[in-house]
Amino acid sequence: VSLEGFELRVLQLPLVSPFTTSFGTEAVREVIVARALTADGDGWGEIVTGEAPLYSSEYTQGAWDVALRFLAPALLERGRIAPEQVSAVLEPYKGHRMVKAGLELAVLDAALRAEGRSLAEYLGAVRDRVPSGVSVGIQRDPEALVDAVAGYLDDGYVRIKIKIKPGRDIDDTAAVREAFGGIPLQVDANSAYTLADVDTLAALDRFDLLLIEQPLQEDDIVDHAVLAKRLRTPVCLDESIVSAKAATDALALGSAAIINIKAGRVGGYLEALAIHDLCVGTGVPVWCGGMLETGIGRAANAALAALPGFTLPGDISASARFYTHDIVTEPAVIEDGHVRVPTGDGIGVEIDHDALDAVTVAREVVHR
Ligand SMILES: O=C(O)CCC(=O)N[C@@H](C(=O)O)c1ccccc1
Repeated sequence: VSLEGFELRVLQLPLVSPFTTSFGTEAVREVIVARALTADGDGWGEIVTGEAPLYSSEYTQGAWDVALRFLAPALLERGRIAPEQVSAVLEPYKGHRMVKAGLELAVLDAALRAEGRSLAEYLGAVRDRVPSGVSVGIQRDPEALVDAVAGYLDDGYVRIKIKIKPGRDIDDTAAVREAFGGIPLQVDANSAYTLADVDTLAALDRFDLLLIEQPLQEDDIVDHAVLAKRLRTPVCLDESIVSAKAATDALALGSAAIINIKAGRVGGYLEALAIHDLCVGTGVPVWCGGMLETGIGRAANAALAALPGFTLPGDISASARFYTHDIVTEPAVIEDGHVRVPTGDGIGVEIDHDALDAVTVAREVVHR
């Protein structure tokens, strides 16, 4: 595509209910939407940072700064660029993978819309709908957690993921198992434990979980390999897997038996595809993680989750799980436990410009 500019917007979307993880509680999702302005038409991407650097080192204000001052100008300087060249152009700038992912998706969306191709077809999707798992935040107490899980099971979610942290792990998991029997269940610690907690983590083995996600430090691979040998439950990594190289290292060391792939965390959907291909080659199951995306990222995640190696349900919930209003004209819905893979050109969803304006708290346009 021939790049003419980028429009960046900071959005603030109120959550339908506060979302508590081991690193804090969010009531409003602050996210950046990127629009690629090209001679061939617009493309849309999403920069999935949070307001504070609590999930990883990236955060919205930093993303805004690095996008406007370095990354967008680097791409605009190129002018004519293929989506597959974006990561190489941005490589000299270290880190900021969520920003790179959002800009790359905007360029990719513009190119695919211009070609009349869907992202699903471009990535190699083999399904037209994907099973929908849901991520449940830490609740007031185990009884409240059981109530929340009951609601999501009624909605039709085929897999439950509960957030855990020290002191809110065994009793919560036991309560869910006691209330709902053998439903597909996994836990996500978001790096809240250390190797000193191995006995607590091993006590989760009795619950027959699908996996335990990112129990240890967000940038660790070695300790997870030590821990994996002490647990029966498969260890899944999220935060630690920031690239295809990190995935290769983790698999080489035995740090992960399963990988949660998030395009934002690894720098884009093309890097996500590379990790998928690497895992398929070595027989490692992957699933698509979520970052409370708006309809833009949610549509792209559905396309990614439709690839053959995504054999476990992802965190691809209906838009209504988090938001009362989405910024696309057709928010993702759960139908018979699944979310449809968009078939339209590019990411296959259209922007609801009034809804977008209503939640926009900052806007900048950079031109060539
Ligand atoms: O379904 C979703 O989009 C949310 C899935 C989810 O739990 N995301 C978690 C995570 O650690 O994976 C999260 C990331 C960043 C911020 C908050 C929560």
